[in-house]
Amino acid sequence: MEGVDHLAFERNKAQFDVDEMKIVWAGSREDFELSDRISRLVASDPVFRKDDRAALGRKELFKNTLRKAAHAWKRVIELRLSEPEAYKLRAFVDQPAFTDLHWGMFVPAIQGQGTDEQQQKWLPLAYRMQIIGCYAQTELGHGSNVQGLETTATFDPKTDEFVIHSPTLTSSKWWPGGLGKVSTHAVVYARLIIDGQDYGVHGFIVQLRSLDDHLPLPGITIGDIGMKFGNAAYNTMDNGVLTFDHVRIPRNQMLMRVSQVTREGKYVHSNVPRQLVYGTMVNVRQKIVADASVALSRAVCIATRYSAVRRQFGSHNGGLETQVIDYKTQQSRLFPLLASAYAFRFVGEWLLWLYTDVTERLKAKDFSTLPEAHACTAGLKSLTTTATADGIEECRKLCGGHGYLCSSGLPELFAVYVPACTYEGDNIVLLLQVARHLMKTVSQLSTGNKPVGTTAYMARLEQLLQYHSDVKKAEDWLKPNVVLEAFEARAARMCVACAQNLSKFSNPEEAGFQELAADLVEAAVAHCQLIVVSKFIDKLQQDISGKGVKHILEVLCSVYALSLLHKHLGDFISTGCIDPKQGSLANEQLRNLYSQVRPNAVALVDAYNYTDHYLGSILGRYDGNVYPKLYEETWKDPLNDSIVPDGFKEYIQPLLKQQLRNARL
Ligand SMILES: Cc1cc2nc3c(=O)[nH]c(=O)nc-3n(C[C@H](O)[C@H](O)[C@H](O)COP(=O)(O)OP(=O)(O)OC[C@H]3O[C@@H](n4cnc5c(N)ncnc54)[C@H](O)[C@@H]3O)c2cc1C
Repeated sequence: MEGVDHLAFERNKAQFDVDEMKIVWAGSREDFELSDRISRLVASDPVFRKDDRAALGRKELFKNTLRKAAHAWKRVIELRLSEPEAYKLRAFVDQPAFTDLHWGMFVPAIQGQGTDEQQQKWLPLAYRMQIIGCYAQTELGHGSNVQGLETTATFDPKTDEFVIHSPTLTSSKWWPGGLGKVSTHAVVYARLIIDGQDYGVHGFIVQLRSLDDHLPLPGITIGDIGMKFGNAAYNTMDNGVLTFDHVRIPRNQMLMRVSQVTREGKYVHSNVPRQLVYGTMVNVRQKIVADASVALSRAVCIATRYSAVRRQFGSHNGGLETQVIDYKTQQSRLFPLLASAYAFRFVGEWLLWLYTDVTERLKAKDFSTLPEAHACTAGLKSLTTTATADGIEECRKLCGGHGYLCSSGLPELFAVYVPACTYEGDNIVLLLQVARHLMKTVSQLSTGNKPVGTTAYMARLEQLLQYHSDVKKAEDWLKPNVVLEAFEARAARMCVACAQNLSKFSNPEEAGFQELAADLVEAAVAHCQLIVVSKFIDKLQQDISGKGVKHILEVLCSVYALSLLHKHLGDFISTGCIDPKQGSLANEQLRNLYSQVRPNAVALVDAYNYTDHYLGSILGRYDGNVYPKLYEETWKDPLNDSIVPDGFKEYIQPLLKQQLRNARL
């Protein structure tokens, strides 16, 4: 953050204490200090340089990833970093790598599904990275439908082993990150077959490569699935293909916390409930939601700073042109995204609490809140990743032509981020799961079943079906209760309408659900938006210190809620929750709120406390010194290594020198 501050005049406009907002964004003072220290450590280390990524070929890119991952591990050991510090270090290195899957999926799968003995055997090796693992679930022909997986694990009682086999082409494992070139082990999901009987899909720890020469073990065929969307982006990762030809593993390598296969080949359920695995899922999805707020805030930070630097039109008598951030259209596209980044941050914080709550309840054998927690994390994963992927692309457009340059950081951020809409559950498939849960909740209301957690508002269904907003003037939309009730009534009514339509089918569970799937997804979205709005409002009930901090967060909360209301006005009006006049008043209030955000915009993105290294964007530089740096950077492109390009003699010169007989051709 050196040099002249070209954005100083923007920073001087801020009406709140930015340092205090940094603490709110980080979650606590300790979290802020940890992030700040580790991000600077990474930024100052030349091995973690990333500005050269766009010009690297696949092989160099991949080798560079290996180099960075090895160096990161070395730093973790040398500096004796704690687990949270090591996690932050990997995050700030900001390059998708096999380590993401090792720490993010392989280790949690063993922690969640392994017995105590299995954990004692495998986890120390994984923690020391003496084995490197990945998560091999998806197959060439099967992804969302996990129950349709074809890989088999057949128990052989003679040798006390499982035989892992890929019976068809479509059963080839396909996609697992870290599998293609690095992992030595995998948690492989396969159908358990005992004595000809199929017991469904289970997880198995399988060694894939020799720990000495890294060659695949006998019976294993393995490779990388090839280039993915975006050049540098996710191509640092070795997503892989894997087939098994009757590969044998000891019986004790089936993950047996929930169900076991005995020496005699008997399939038994342990007394540990199946729902335990949900706990891991809540944890993984909580991280995805937290990551969504990070990715969106990076894009918003770039677009906001650049919008304050960029000027177009409006110059009179040779004076300065207008900053594009002052255009109302720019504000109406950018500020809802700025507000969303904060909203997702707070809902992510709440999910962390939910995970702790779920874990405590599981220990006490209380499973009552699990289905709701499971549905709500699925929905929030879907909602936040979809909005973030769309939001990054919007930020690219907000930066005009320069946003399309790799040096803006936005194309790579987009390409790296978009698969989040697909992995860990396709976003539409997840919303359909949420919808099923909502339909069940509605149908059980008549039987006296009390809805819990984020569906608790359904208990007031009668009242919500009677509701009509009493907004009379634009400022009424600033009252949290007014907003909350409108969102609750809209979600409840959309759910009830779906439930009523489903009941017209002779087979509502199947045929009805298929036919009404699009409406059900919309009802699920309405429910998930309500959760985010309500958690933002809850956050504002807490003590928040620092001059003006709480007030500007209240402004952002209203921007988030009212911009959604404006976007989905059709839902709110057609369900009779508000009338068109009240819709117009919400829009009027929104315009007013944008004017309040405007002087604080740059300070609000400064509060993310991102280093220029992490942001990786010339347009989003802290000092706003965009044009000289863009000009300087452009000469570093490999095409500019020579003044006359390679190929001139073969392909350009002959064209220029051609002697055509027919001059008119
Ligand atoms: C970058 C990346 C990394 C990945 N990493 C891993 C990994 O480490 N390990 C691993 O095992 N897998 C991994 N995957 C795979 C990922 O988990 C799957 O791609 C994901 O679960 C989606 O499944 P699918 O590809 O089968 O999509 P499909 O289910 O085939 O989806 C195709 C379309 O069908 C729609 N659709 C599917 N079912 C329904 C339904 N019931 N109703 C309505 N619409 C439906 C979807 O909405 C989508 O539009 C990764 C994928 C990507 C892109």
